[in-house]
Amino acid sequence: MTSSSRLPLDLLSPLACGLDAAIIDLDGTMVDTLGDFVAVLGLTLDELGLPRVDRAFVERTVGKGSEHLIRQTLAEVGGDPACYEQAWAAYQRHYLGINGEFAAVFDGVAEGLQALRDAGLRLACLTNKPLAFARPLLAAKGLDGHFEFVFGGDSFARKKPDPLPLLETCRALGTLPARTLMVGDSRNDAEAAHAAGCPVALVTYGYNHGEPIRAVPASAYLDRLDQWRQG
Ligand SMILES: O=C(O)COP(=O)(O)O
Ligand SMILES: [Mg+2]
Repeated sequence: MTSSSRLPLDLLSPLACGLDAAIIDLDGTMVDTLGDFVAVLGLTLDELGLPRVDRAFVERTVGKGSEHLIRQTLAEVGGDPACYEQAWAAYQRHYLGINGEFAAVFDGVAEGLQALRDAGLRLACLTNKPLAFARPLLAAKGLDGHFEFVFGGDSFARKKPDPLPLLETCRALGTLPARTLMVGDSRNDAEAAHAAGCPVALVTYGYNHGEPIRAVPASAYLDRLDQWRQG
């Protein structure tokens, strides 16, 4: 990175030298989407005549893609696994209906993304969320302009924590994994990054399957995404 002097990256300074790009997770890292997930699952379960799940269940279950969330939700409420296709169709319809309505950008995200770009890093968004949900959400929250690429959980053959989506995102960016920082909120992001050979920074405010995030090995932990601006 040629312009790191413009960015007071105290926290990330060991990483900042030699970074060309950053890959940023969406749910729990940029946008607090828990309210959307709770609302959509509620509407889906109502339609199936099943009891609703609570917010704590959703918080510890999100992050591994919609298919996993729906299967775990059916199991949680004693729904027939054979209802999966019907649940998935209802979930998609409801998600596209409310996408972003019960979601908010975390404090410091827009500033943090701008700081990374000002430092000369190229940005891609990589989420396990289906691309058809991710793109409109980023646009609705005014974050889409920061990213050269946006990839979803259905963009590649496998999702995080598999390293494949990170390796493919590096390929799209034309950057080496060792010079591409993964910024995420969960063990999924960290495991994918470690396996791909990307350095990883984890935000401390997201969803990590009910586990403390600092127990997950990472190069840095950020209480806000613009923490590198504050030093
Ligand atoms: O599981 C999801 O749908 C979202 O996951 P993300 O944290 O990768 O954005
Ligand atoms: Mg996440």
